[in-house]
Amino acid sequence: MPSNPVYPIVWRDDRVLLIDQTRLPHNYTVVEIKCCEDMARAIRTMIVRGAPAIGVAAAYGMYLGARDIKTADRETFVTELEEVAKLLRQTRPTAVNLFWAIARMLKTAHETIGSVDQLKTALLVTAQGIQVEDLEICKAIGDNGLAAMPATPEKLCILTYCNAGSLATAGYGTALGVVRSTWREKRLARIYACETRPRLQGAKLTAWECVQEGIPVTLITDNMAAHCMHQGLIDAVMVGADRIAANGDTANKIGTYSVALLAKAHNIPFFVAAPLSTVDFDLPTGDLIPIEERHPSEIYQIGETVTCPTGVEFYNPGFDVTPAELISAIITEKGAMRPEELQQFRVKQLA
Ligand SMILES: CSC[C@H]1O[C@H](OP(=O)(O)O)[C@H](O)[C@@H]1O
Repeated sequence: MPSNPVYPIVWRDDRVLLIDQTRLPHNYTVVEIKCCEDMARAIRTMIVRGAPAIGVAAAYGMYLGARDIKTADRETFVTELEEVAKLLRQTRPTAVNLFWAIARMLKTAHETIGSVDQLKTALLVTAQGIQVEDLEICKAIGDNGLAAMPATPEKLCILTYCNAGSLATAGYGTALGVVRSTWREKRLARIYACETRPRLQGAKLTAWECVQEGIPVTLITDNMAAHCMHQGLIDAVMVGADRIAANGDTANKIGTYSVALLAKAHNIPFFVAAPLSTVDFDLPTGDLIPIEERHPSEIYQIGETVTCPTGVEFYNPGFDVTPAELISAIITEKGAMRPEELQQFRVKQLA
């Protein structure tokens, strides 16, 4: 079983160890990743998932691919590294962290002076740096989110959606990072975790993380969220993000938009927790965010059971976009801010 806290990605003895998230919560298994092809497969099949975690995994995937490039010629090396980048870019389209991490690794390759071996060393250092940075950013997001929580006399009940926890990051989590900081400061009563159909990351991953750490968690089906809000059970909603457009429109797991509309209707604060690296300043609005289409079997297959007759068609978008006007605040490592305040942090994106 895992150490506490949980780290989904570990660099050890010259290979990457990943918690296989497709087997949680009942089987805790670790897979070894020794080449970029295996890392690409791990991202595509969601052995590792969650925007920041995908970025860290892709960074290590770039290093593993670089390590296998045989040439000593620098120009040939960089050309072949671009092929590694292309393989990793094709894994999943929505989380901007994937593209940002790949771009950052390529920047290291272009800017490092020295032999091919020295480039390879610099690439490993960059990947490890991205991982360490993300963990520190998540802890800052957690504490900034705590500060942004409603100042109720009672302990808070927070509704979460999907999994934006340690498993989705280098550790600690973004939305669940806020939950952890609130729990640490004894400001949290419990979370209400939406199971998050169809992949059930809330039921399988968020609930698992909370049980591991003794954080009280009530699991609900997604269609119970409105009722819980109407019953006065929810003080705040906290979700993660896969890509935030320059105006604050936010792509997150399918169903997040619905929860945001419900929160608005019940006058409950709706927070997005994400690192600034998740903001894509090159996209002015959220309707331009690429939305991943996933296999229909996620809809019709539950365990061994097929839930519908043959002859139906399916639509399985993995994400939806919550308009900025439904978001109370975006909680970043630089603090909690209104969506329109993101512009002050506009940097030339690497992705
Ligand atoms: C900390 S961002 C987590 C974010 O990523 C998840 O998507 P997936 O599990 O498909 O990678 C989900 O949208 C989470 O909110």
